[in-house]
Amino acid sequence: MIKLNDPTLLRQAALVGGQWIEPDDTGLAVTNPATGGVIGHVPNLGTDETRSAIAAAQTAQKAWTKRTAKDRAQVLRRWFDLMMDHQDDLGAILTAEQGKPLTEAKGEIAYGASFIEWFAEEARRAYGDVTPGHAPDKRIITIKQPIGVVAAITPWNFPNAMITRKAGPAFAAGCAMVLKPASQTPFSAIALAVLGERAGLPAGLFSVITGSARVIGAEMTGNPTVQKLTFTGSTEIGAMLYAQCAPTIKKLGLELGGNAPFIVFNDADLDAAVEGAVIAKFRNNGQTCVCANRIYVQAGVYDAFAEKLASKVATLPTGNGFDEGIVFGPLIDQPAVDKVAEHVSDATSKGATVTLGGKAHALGGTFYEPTILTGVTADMAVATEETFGPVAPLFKFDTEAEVVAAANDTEFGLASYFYSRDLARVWRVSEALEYGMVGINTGLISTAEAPFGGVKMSGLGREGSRYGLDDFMELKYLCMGGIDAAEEA
Ligand SMILES: NC(=O)C1=CN([C@@H]2O[C@H](COP(=O)(O)OP(=O)(O)OC[C@H]3O[C@@H](n4cnc5c(N)ncnc54)[C@H](O)[C@@H]3O)[C@@H](O)[C@H]2O)C=CC1
Ligand SMILES: O=C(O)[C@H](O)CS(=O)(=O)O
Repeated sequence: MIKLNDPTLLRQAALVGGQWIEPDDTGLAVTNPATGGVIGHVPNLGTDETRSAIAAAQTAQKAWTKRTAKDRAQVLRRWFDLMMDHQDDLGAILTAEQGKPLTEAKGEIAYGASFIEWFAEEARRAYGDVTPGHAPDKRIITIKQPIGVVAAITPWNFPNAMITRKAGPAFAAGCAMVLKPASQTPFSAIALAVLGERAGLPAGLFSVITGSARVIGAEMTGNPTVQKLTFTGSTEIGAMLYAQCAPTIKKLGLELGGNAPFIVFNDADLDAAVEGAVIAKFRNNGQTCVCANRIYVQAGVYDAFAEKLASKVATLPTGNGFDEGIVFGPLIDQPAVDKVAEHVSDATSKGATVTLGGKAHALGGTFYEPTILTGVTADMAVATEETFGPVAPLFKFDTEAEVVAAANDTEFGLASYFYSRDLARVWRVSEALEYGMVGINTGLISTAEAPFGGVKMSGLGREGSRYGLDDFMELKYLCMGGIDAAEEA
């Protein structure tokens, strides 16, 4: 059992149109990936409940959008305050169902809450325009209005932040949201809904539906009342949902897979590059879409970088996320372990060398040793497939042109990173990399203030930043005519 200061935050129920529904004997078990133990159960809901939540969202949204932006901002601010007041409990729930170390989980709660804080502020800045007209009797006005009912589908790797990164701008804009969280991590989403009610989110504005992803997703993508689908997850599922939304011409927000290059030039600060590589590669045990999936090191510093990286990672312990000082928790499930093992096996069979780790951890279960591979080449699976685990493959390169071409040789375009202290090179490489985001001399780029998102097969739209609100709003053009000169009395 998870030790919580406020046990009511671990609610074994889904929220459907303002009504809490508890699981019956068809309920779905939620397990702790570190121990395999059952944390609790959630109801196995489907089409009827999803349809009901969407109808309730439509009703709630009409009233919500009539409230002032300041009023909506104040509710969001209260939600942010409650999240931070309960950071320890929300972190404990997250570690229990996702596995990441408690310190990292609490960090995600603060990161997730920052999107609610940011969009509480942005809510009051959805400015329109008055444009100088094209005719004396005309006036051109542009206003912004909320899209309406939004459906959201989110992944297990950031069970709090991937929800608030959508809910924040949606509610700030005046929208309503029906959410299907990942089946592995529903309790973080439910805890957010519990606090949302306490903050003053009106009944029906925010629903959390648990159950069959395919069935719930089919209703979300097919129901014409849903005006936008926002999805974070794999490119494969994202593309399928995109197609399912086509018949009802929904707006789409897609945060999909990545294959981030991490480039270290000869002129880099090597210690800084090692620190950045540890964060960019191993945050969340490598289970993030912006993780460094390919590490390219210029020949002049390759051996020194490889040695420094291995020395640093070797000091970082693996274990249960609730234990003191743990840096690497378990992977989410056995298929995730199998994919990591397959990538290591494929690389070594083609000539790569394991300089650290390289096998399942002695702890068993879904624990895997943090792994560093050297002598990696472009024909290996790690070069083209997203590993989504603690494997750092080191490629050697000679020239800038060569590494930029290699870095761009992927269908993905989410995050990228490079270390250089040559100003001209920083500009050249930043402009040449075909990605939505570029980390320059840093391995950690994610923040509410910045536009998060990718190009190519990594998705559509941006989340966070001053641009994030527009993804949940529609522009309306008002053409005011007949404003002729007043007739003389
Ligand atoms: N760009 C980004 O911000 C992120 C991308 N990802 C990507 O997602 C993958 C790992 O995360 P997963 O959760 O395993 O991805 P996933 O795509 O399998 O699942 C994501 C969500 O989609 C749901 N889902 C699965 N099949 C569905 C269907 N047929 N209809 C409706 N919903 C369905 C799942 O239940 C979950 O809630 C990796 O490729 C990773 O790169 C993950 C997190 C963030
Ligand atoms: O789900 C993910 O991988 C997140 O988008 C990564 S981040 O926003 O925490 O960097």
